[in-house]
Amino acid sequence: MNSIHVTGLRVRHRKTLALDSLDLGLGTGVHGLLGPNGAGKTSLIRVLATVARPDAGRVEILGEDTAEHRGRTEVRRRLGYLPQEFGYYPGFTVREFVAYVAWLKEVPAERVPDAVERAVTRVGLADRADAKVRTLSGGMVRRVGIAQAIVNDPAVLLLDEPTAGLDPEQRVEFRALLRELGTSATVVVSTHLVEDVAAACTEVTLLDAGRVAYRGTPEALTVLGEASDGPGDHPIERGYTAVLRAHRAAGSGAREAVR
Ligand SMILES: Nc1ncnc2c1ncn2[C@@H]1O[C@H](COP(=O)(O)OP(=O)(O)OP(=O)(O)O)[C@@H](O)[C@H]1O
Repeated sequence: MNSIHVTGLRVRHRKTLALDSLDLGLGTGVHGLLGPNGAGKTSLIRVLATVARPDAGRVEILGEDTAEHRGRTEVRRRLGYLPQEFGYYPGFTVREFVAYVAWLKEVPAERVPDAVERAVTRVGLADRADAKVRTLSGGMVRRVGIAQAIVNDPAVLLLDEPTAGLDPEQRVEFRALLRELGTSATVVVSTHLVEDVAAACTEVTLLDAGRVAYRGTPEALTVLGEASDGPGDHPIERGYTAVLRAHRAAGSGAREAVR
């Protein structure tokens, strides 16, 4: 059964239709969410994280209807979320901040120290656990963001551009962590880096102008790229541009202006 089940999802920001009648089912694994700037990736992740309400459609997560208060409360406890712009308390230490999020997620008090230790270690910050977040580099703060997202061992993990700001070595380690998390959880990762998708994702969903332009495995996208002479330095990049162009040529990429 899919942990995430979206039907007829519509999200509007003033005159822009950010998501247009979107249907999507996602199960265990790592799902890469790709698409150009403004495609609707953040809008989708925010709705899945229950921080934004859709204008229409149904969003079911872990069998709960997120339109209902009770459903949202239940889902939030079992969800991990790293927003694109993640707010933190600069005066907290890494350990304090991650523990605070564990408390928000209602992790039982006796389990919090171990859960925090494990999350911080998994993102490679064990030696900085007692440093104040304000003293960390941008990439390290991003890793604190990933630690807070996984501290409750979420069944659904939503990461909005988690690799932005990570150095190459950290990115490689993070992809390994993603693969491990995806063996038991439904992980959705938005990224602009097709290398992330090729290395860590079991499935790709490519959004364009609020619609699904492509769904398939990274391998299938690579095969499409190998057959394409479009722009891109790697086959999967060529696959990405080939799919986008085909979607736009089919006329389904035009975003409707709402009057
Ligand atoms: N708060 C807002 N007010 C008005 N328009 C918005 C707002 N948030 C998003 N939009 C518009 O909705 C559309 C989808 O934006 P969204 O941020 O979901 O895309 P994205 O795929 O995450 O883009 P990016 O790759 O740049 O992060 C865009 O046209 C954007 O300009």
